Amino acid sequence: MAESTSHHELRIGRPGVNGISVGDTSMRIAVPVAAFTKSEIVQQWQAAVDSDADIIEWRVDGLVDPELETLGLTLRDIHRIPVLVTLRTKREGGRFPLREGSGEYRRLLRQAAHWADAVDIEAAIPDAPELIVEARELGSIVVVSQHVFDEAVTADRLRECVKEMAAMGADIVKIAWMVNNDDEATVIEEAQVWANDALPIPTVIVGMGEAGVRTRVGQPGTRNAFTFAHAGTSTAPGQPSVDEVRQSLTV
Ligand SMILES: O=C1C[C@@](O)(C(=O)O)C[C@@H](O)[C@@H]1O
Repeated sequence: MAESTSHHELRIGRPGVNGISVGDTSMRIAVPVAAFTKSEIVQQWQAAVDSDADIIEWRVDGLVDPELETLGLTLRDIHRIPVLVTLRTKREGGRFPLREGSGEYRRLLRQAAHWADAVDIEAAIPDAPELIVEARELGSIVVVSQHVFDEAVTADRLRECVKEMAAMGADIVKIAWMVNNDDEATVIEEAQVWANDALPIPTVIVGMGEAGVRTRVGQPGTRNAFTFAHAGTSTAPGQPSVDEVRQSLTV
């Protein structure tokens, strides 16, 4: 497999405060916090910090919103790790019940983009293009995401999806595709190598499920801009622990 050489460095967070770069040759680790009560959120955040996370992914689906901003700002100020806010919808494996036309997804994401270092916007949301522009104008990095659970992966289809998501104005493209065997995992890895060379932005292309674990660790040449790894609370099938990813990076 060809090694990827290109760099698409992008900064997340504020320099000297909580800023880091992604898309260079290192693979960053995003650790999800996906809890429902304030005390659990604080605990999971601390576990992510203790694991030496590069990015905290705060999964806010399933939470009531009024307190979000204050809590997120406080935890970011204390721990100084950049925060990616994700409102994962039910149809993409999360808990947010998207009601078409309600404007609720857009409202919550816009609110998050005021303070978060990065926000995740699902490519399949009808007003995703407008929301991407708004979130960037508010100063947030935009991760355009997609999860595919029930379609067999092919190289052509995967590349097409990644290109479409990049064309929506993403700062980073992230796609997670359910894979069932080694051949499908190879399609994912080859797409990551292709994207590292062919696209001008950082990308995260990973397989879900047990067969996808190898697409999430640090094999030379196929590295994602960042990978998702848990510090106790996994948010996707086949998501490795932070320790597993770190070990793979030292090999
Ligand atoms: O989009 C993603 C990727 C992910 O689903 C994974 O496959 O590890 C984990 C989610 O928390 C995150 O929002």
